[in-house]
Amino acid sequence: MIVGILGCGAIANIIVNNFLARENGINIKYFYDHDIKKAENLARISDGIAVLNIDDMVDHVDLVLEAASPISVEKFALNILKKGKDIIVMSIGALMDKKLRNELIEVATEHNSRIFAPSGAIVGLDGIKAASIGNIRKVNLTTRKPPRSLGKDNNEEEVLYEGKASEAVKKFPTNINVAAALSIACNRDVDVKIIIDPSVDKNVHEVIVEGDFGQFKTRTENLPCETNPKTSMLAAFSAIKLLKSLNENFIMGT
Ligand SMILES: NC(=O)C1=CN([C@@H]2O[C@H](COP(=O)(O)OP(=O)(O)OC[C@H]3O[C@@H](n4cnc5c(N)ncnc54)[C@H](OP(=O)(O)O)[C@@H]3O)[C@@H](O)[C@H]2O)C=CC1
Ligand SMILES: O=C([O-])CC(=O)C(=O)O
Repeated sequence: MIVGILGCGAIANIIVNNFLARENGINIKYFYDHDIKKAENLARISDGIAVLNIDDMVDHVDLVLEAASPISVEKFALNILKKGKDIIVMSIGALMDKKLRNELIEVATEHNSRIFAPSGAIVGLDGIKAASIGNIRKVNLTTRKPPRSLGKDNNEEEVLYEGKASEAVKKFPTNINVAAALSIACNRDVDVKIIIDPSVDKNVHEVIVEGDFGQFKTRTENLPCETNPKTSMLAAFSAIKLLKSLNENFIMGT
C-alpha cells in the first residue's frame, strides 16, 4: 500500500521517525505541505518523494494520511475520495460539519474509497462506540493544557471555553479535535470544557460517560510533541497503529 502524507509537521515527523520502511506492506512514499521544505525534509528521511502539487501525490498513492489542518480536509478530501483513494483524517474537527461529513461518506461509497478517523489523542472511543448501542445520558470532556500548548502565558488557571463540541472545534480548530472524535463516535454534540492550567505539563483529557451500560471515566495525560505542544504524541502513535492495522486480518477493539 503506497501512502502519501498531507501536512509535514509534528504528527508527520513522529510517524516517519517511528515507522520502518515498508512495514506491514505499507510504504510511506509521498509528502506534500504548502512549505515544500518540510515535505523535502521528510522525503529525505524516508527515501521518499516531495511534491509541489497535491495531485502529483494523490494520483500515485492508495491512501492519503491527512495531518495538516481542518481546512485541508475541506479543500482536498472530496477529490481524494473521488479518485478512489482512501484517507486517514487527523483533523477530525472538520468532520463535525455534518454536511461535509455526509458528502464525504456519499462520495466514498460511490467510489469505493474509505475514510478512517483514528482515536488520536484520546482514549475511550472503543467504549463510547459500544455504549452508543444503548442510550447515552451524558458525555463530558474536560481538556486541560499548559499555557504554552494554547499559546498563552497564564500564571493562574482559566476556563477558556465551556460549551458544545461543535462550537469548540470552530473556536479552536487545531486544539480540540478530540471533542469531535468523541461526538462522532457517539453521535452526540458532547459538552466540552477547555482549561488553561499552569500546574500541568501535559495535555490532559478527562471524559465522563453515563448511559444504559453504566458509566466510565477516562483520564489521558499526554506528552506534548516537541515541535508543536498543542499536539500530543499519542495522536501520532494512533495514526501509526491504524496504518499498520490496515493490512492485518485481526482487528482488536470496537
Ligand atoms: N485527532 C486528534 O486527536 C488530533 C488531531 N490533531 C490535528 O492534526 C493536524 C496536524 O497536527 P500537527 O502535525 O500537530 O500540526 P502541525 O502544525 O505541526 O503540522 C501541520 C503541517 O501541515 C501544513 N498545512 C496546514 N494546512 C495545509 C494545507 N491546506 N495544505 C498544505 N499544508 C498544510 C502546516 O503548515 P503551516 O504551519 O504553514 O500552516 C504544517 O506544516 C492538525 O489539524 C491538528 O489539529 C492534532 C492533535 C490531536
Ligand atoms: O493532542 C491533543 O492532546 C489534543 C489536540 O490537540 C486536539 O484534539 O486537537
